[in-house]
Amino acid sequence: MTLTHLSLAQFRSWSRLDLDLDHRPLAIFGSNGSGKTNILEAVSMLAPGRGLRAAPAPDQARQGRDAGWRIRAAVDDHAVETAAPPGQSRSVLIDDKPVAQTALGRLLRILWLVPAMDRLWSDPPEARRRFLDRVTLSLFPDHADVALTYDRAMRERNRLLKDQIGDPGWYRALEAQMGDAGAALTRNRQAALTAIMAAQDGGDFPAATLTLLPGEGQADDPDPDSIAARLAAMRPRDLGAGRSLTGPHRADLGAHWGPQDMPAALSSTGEQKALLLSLILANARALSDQPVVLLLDEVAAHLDADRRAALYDRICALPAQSLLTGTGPELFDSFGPRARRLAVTRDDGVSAAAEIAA
Ligand SMILES: Nc1ncnc2c1ncn2[C@@H]1O[C@H](COP(=O)(O)OP(=O)(O)OP(=O)(O)O)[C@@H](O)[C@H]1O
Repeated sequence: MTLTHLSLAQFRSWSRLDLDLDHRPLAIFGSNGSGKTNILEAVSMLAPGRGLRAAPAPDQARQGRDAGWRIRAAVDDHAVETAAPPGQSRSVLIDDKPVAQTALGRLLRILWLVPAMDRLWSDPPEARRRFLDRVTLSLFPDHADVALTYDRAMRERNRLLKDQIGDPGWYRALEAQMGDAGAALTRNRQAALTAIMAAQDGGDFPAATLTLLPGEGQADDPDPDSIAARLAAMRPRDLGAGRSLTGPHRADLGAHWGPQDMPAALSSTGEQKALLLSLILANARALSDQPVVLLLDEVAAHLDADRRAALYDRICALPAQSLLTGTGPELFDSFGPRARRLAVTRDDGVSAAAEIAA
């Protein structure tokens, strides 16, 4: 499947945008604040979740309008629409039928790399866990449902803990649910890391070893009964804390690479970026039989000309559609005619786009 058309209405700095897409990479360039990343964010809303900025829906509506926003897309012969009218949460329609957001994950696999992820390896574990779950979701679309089931049971257990309800009978069913869903969550995450490691090509970056770290919560255990048993054993401590302190929701992602098995967090800033880029490309490669859209925000600016050329070669070899941003067209020169160029400008606060010849 291919994302063949994108249409935006009142989305961030865009009043309207109509964009045809094909298999060629799309290099989007323009000044700071012109609205390039807003296009990538709109594409990321074609995946379940809150998109690459994790923004609340009202923030995405063009300011000064009370209209809410709407994104329409054509994915082969499917019509996809997602919209958030004022004061309402986001809705999703596929072929005019309302569907759960999770249905989006079965249509396109959307991967992204944005500057906010530059410090991923030294950020708190939540950021890596979100990244891990996005990667996992791209490979296993049922991961969203499993995560939701786990989350619901955990919230309910946390509510009991917060209300200091001590009766074990109230907890057992929830802990069994957390055990079942948590084990599936962990198995998915482990399988995703194995798939990504196998798909690394050693291009610009030595292959990394990725590990699911247990964290404080022993969050690498794929056995339902032992997760539930540990939750039961930890109940007195959890009652003291008023929340669940153990389980897959405490997992962390570790990465080591190179001859000295260097932890990613100790690598240089450039190495950390290269590692992430290499993992995103591996993620796309691991999905080679799926329709992948790769969003790379301001990746080119950090690379020297040779690395940029090598990256573009690898992007062109991927079985994926790619959208990239950068401030100037020269950043994309080494694509030559292989990529389309879209110039983005902004007048009176409203973004506009024009395709230019390569
Ligand atoms: N809800 C909104 N309504 C109108 N404009 C918005 C909204 N949200 C963000 N913007 C504007 O969009 C601009 C940012 O757009 P975007 O992040 O796409 O820029 P960019 O071209 O990627 O810039 P840079 O090169 O600096 O990353 C900002 O000027 C911001 O004020």
